[in-house]
Amino acid sequence: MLFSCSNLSLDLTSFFIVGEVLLTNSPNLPHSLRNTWIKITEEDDYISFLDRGAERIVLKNSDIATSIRNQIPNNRLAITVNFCQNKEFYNIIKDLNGFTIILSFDVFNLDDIGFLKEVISQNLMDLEKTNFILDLKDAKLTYELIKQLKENKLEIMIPESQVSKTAESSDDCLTLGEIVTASLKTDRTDGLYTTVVTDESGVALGLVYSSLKSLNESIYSRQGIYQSRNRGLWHKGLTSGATQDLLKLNLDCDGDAIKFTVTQHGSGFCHLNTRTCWGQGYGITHLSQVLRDRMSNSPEGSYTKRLFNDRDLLKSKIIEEAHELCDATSKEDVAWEAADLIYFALARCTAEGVSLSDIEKHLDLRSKKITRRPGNAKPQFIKKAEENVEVPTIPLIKEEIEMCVYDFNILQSDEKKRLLERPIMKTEEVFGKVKPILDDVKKNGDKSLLAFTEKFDQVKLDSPVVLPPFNVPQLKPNVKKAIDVAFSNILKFHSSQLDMSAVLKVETMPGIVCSRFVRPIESVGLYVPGGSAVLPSTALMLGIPAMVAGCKNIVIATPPRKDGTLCPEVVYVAEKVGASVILVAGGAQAIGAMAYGTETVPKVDKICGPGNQFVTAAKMIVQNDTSAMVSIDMPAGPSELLVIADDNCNPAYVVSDLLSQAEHGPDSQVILLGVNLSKSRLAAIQKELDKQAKALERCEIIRKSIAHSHIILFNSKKMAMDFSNTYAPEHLILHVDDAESWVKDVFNAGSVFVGKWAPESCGDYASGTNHTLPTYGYAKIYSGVNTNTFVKHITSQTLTKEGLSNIADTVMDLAEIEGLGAHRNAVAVRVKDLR
Ligand SMILES: NC(=O)c1ccc[n+]([C@@H]2O[C@H](COP(=O)([O-])OP(=O)(O)OC[C@H]3O[C@@H](n4cnc5c(N)ncnc54)[C@H](O)[C@@H]3O)[C@@H](O)[C@H]2O)c1
Ligand SMILES: N[C@H](CO)Cc1c[nH]c[nH+]1
Ligand SMILES: [Zn+2]
Repeated sequence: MLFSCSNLSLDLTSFFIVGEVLLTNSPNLPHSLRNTWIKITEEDDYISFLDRGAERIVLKNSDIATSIRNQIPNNRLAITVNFCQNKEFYNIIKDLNGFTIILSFDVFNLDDIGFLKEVISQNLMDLEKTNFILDLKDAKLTYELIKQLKENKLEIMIPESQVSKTAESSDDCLTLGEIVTASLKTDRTDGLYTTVVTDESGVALGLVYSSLKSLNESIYSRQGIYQSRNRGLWHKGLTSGATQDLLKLNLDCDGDAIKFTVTQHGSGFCHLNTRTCWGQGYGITHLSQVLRDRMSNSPEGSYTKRLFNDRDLLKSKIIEEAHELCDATSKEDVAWEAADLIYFALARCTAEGVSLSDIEKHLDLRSKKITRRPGNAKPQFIKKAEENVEVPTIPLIKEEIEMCVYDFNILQSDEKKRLLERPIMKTEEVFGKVKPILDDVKKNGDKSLLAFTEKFDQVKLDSPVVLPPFNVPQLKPNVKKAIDVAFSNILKFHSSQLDMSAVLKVETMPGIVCSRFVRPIESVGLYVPGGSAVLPSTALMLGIPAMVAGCKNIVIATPPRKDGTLCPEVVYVAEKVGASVILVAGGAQAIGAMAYGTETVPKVDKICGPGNQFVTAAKMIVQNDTSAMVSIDMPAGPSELLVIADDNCNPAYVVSDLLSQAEHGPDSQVILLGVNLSKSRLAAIQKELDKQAKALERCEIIRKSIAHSHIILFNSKKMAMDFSNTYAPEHLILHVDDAESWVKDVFNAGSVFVGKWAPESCGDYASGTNHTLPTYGYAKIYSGVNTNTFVKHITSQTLTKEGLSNIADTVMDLAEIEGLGAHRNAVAVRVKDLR
């Protein structure tokens, strides 16, 4: 056999050529090789060599070399030749270009180096890929010999008999530390060796120093032990518990720095309790460390812990993320989905005690495999392209729809923070797509508008606008009646929000009357979404307050249906609210047309209404473009709902509300805060969720939005309200006993639904409140659309002689403080006529 237990091999060349030595305990190795040093680059070759039961091949003549080459075409076999002083012999080796050649010596001394060097330089150095290893067998090894070999770039295998089993050297044996330092140099005056410490993935943890003593201590104990410049021998983490297991030791290219690869335990490498001396670390290694910590420290109820305990959930998430990764199209999406998949895959590994370095070992070994699998997918994962059928084994269809549950009381602060996050809007990417659309519409007007409609809505139109009188199609009586009832309620509520005739008047000082009056915004653009669902209700929610406010020009924009026509209910509402134009376009192009105006679309002063990410981004961009001079209502993005329920709640009602908003789109988010919810009530909710969701037509959209929705358990009303106020939901349902009394504690929400008889759908359609509401947490700073959205408040003042006289000194003094003489003068010129 090439290797045996009696051969403890420390590959010196690897220190300066390959630069890698593996201290291995891999279960893949034959038992006899465990816990030994071997050369990592040959590991796979040797293992497969041994696994196939090959014996050492001794070359005698060139015929054999030829026959070996014929039999083993892939050049991956290590061949051992006995050292021979006959130069002719090395011509045989020339025929074996590409093989790993181990030169075996019964005796070896310093003089042999000269001969070898000559042979190699004259005959063998042109053998580009041939690998030489000197097997010294029983030849006497000295520190000096190793140094010489190293200087001549010769690679050796060192007999175990000559390597000390402890950190102490003797006449017969060298320590591994000595063997390492024989290959090292240092230009430091204190003789120490610069040592970089990295984790399994090569992320640098810190910089330290080593000495012969510390190297011996470290190698033999397989711990991170260094030479501190002021404290002497330093066993890292001995007092703090942040110890290190030594995995690998490498020398750099010119042999003047060591790299220690370690598994870091405890809080980290740095004395400041961070993982690295450059901060907390990043990327996959950091994630792996966090998962390991969660595995040991996480309280029950944390999501990661739940993943560790619930194999089925973890499996579903891995499959789900794998599908999403395959379906992702943009660069950003692919990276995002890959990150998700890596997170869940690493959670699976961590649950099984598999570390990143275990994974990397397999990757490394794979890159050296002699025989490879053909790489075809298993039959059940093969999509039959010619039949154009979906992958048959998507288990998600059958899988239960359920929400993740968290116990808020035992969550860690980063996990609490995560629960406040929305499914992200990929702002930069979306803005990058939307800006050119807006610029194009601004420049090319109708032509551009029609082209984008053809591109994004697959509809070719002759004109982008429809003007009154509108050709209102016949509606079914019940539909017409429903719209009329909703119209009447919304009108009632919005009319009472503003008294256009009332003027606010206040006498602030005798003779000084300040007042405020209201004027409508002249031209408004109302966006009515029409992508995944046409929303005539949104036409009501925007059109009625605009009409009540008295806006002169109302432009209603909505995407065309597939056949190019308008949704008849939207046309009906447009007529009822007195719209002046219907713009048959959606997305960013519709927003651009209303912001800048085109040949047929009048420019508006304010754009209102919800929409998808393109619409929302476009609104935000035009608002900031001074050349557009347009304002917007608010960022109203994907729908959200937060329900607070207690243990007396009705699971069917709660679930129906959650699903009503989850069905809007994959990026909708619904949250249930359970206050003192019993286990049985929680189970009933989950069961109901699965049942109701699967019965709905938009089940697949729901499945996606439920994946980033959650249930959070609280044991106090106050904590639940605090969470809700911090999240600032678009809609809040109080499904609790005595719900009315909770309202006074609501500080941030778009619209509140009080009590179990107030489903959110009523507000969406007909009760009277507006459904265009702030999302993404903007409810902290914005109101939903209301009549005031469509007006401006203008202030005025009237001063009598007496009034001016009363305030004159105050104004002149303040103007003086600001150094604005003309301001002061405007009063002073009058004052002299008054006094
Ligand atoms: N917050 C609120 O008050 C509120 C109210 C109602 C609806 N909503 C939300 O409004 C949204 C409506 O979205 P929607 O998609 O159904 O309709 P939408 O009308 O907002 O968007 C459809 C338009 O997007 C454009 N578009 C589609 N793909 C595009 C692409 N790749 N690049 C550029 N443009 C593209 C097309 O022009 C299409 O006409 C939903 O998320 C819903 O939850 C919110
Ligand atoms: N819930 C939506 C606002 O987030 C509005 C809507 C329209 N139609 C149905 N729902
Ligand atoms: Zn809705």
